[in-house]
Amino acid sequence: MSTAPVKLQVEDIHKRYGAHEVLKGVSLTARAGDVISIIGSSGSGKSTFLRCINLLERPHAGRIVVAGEELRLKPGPDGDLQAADPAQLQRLRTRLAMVFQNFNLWGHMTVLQNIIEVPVHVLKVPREQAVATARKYLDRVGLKGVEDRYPAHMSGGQQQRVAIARALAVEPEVMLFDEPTSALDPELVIEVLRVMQGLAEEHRTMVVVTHEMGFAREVSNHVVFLHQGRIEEQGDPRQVLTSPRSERLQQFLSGNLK
Ligand SMILES: Nc1ncnc2c1ncn2[C@@H]1O[C@H](COP(=O)(O)OP(=O)(O)OP(=O)(O)O)[C@@H](O)[C@H]1O
Repeated sequence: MSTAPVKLQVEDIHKRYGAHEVLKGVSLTARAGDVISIIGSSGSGKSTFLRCINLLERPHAGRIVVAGEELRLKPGPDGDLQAADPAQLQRLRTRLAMVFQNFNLWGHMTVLQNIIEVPVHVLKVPREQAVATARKYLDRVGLKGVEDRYPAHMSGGQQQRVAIARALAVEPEVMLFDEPTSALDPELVIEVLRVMQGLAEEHRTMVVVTHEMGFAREVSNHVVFLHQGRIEEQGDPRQVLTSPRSERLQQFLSGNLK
């Protein structure tokens, strides 16, 4: 058992859309340096769970603690939880930088502006310093000299690497990845996975919703299999992915549960 500090603790998340309970009590603990892959068939609740962690979706029950600081929640008018203190939520979201399936870069901003926007305007980092950090992380993701380009003029793989640099630039406690390669043409997937593997080797703490079983097996140190809104099985990737205990995971891995 690792004794590294806990970076993220998510407890007993419940989420429903109308009468449909999509998450039925999902918990997860990420310690420093953990790379946790969340796998499961389409509709099992993976993305919803990830988005509940930073309140992009509002759960109706649960607890979220980021690097020892609990996100203060209160029931909203519709019964779902909302931030009791919007400023705290904004701050904690920067500790949980998210990389989205569709990159979510701001199209009207250059690459550099995309990366320095939050550091300068939210975190109040001096501009010069934010620019230097942006350049460092662009270099880190293998993109030098693209600062003045606009996202629309870049490939999907390059855009996703800019999105990763943008996430790194806030120096987050945990990086959340929501199917980061699903929108990419097959030949561009590998360049993004390589960057993510490098981040794992630097012992960054990452929670990754993914359909890439190779990544889950080779790069992560913990795999969570979600099925119909519950954790059906979890553990060491070598054990979970090569000798799954549950029948549903066996079916999923053999391609019968898409
Ligand atoms: N905004 C929404 N309104 C209503 N239902 C939703 C909404 N978002 C998601 N759902 C439903 O919640 C369930 C879980 O969806 P989610 O996107 O979390 O699954 P997933 O495991 O990430 O699937 P995939 O691998 O296809 O992305 C699905 O049944 C989906 O239809």
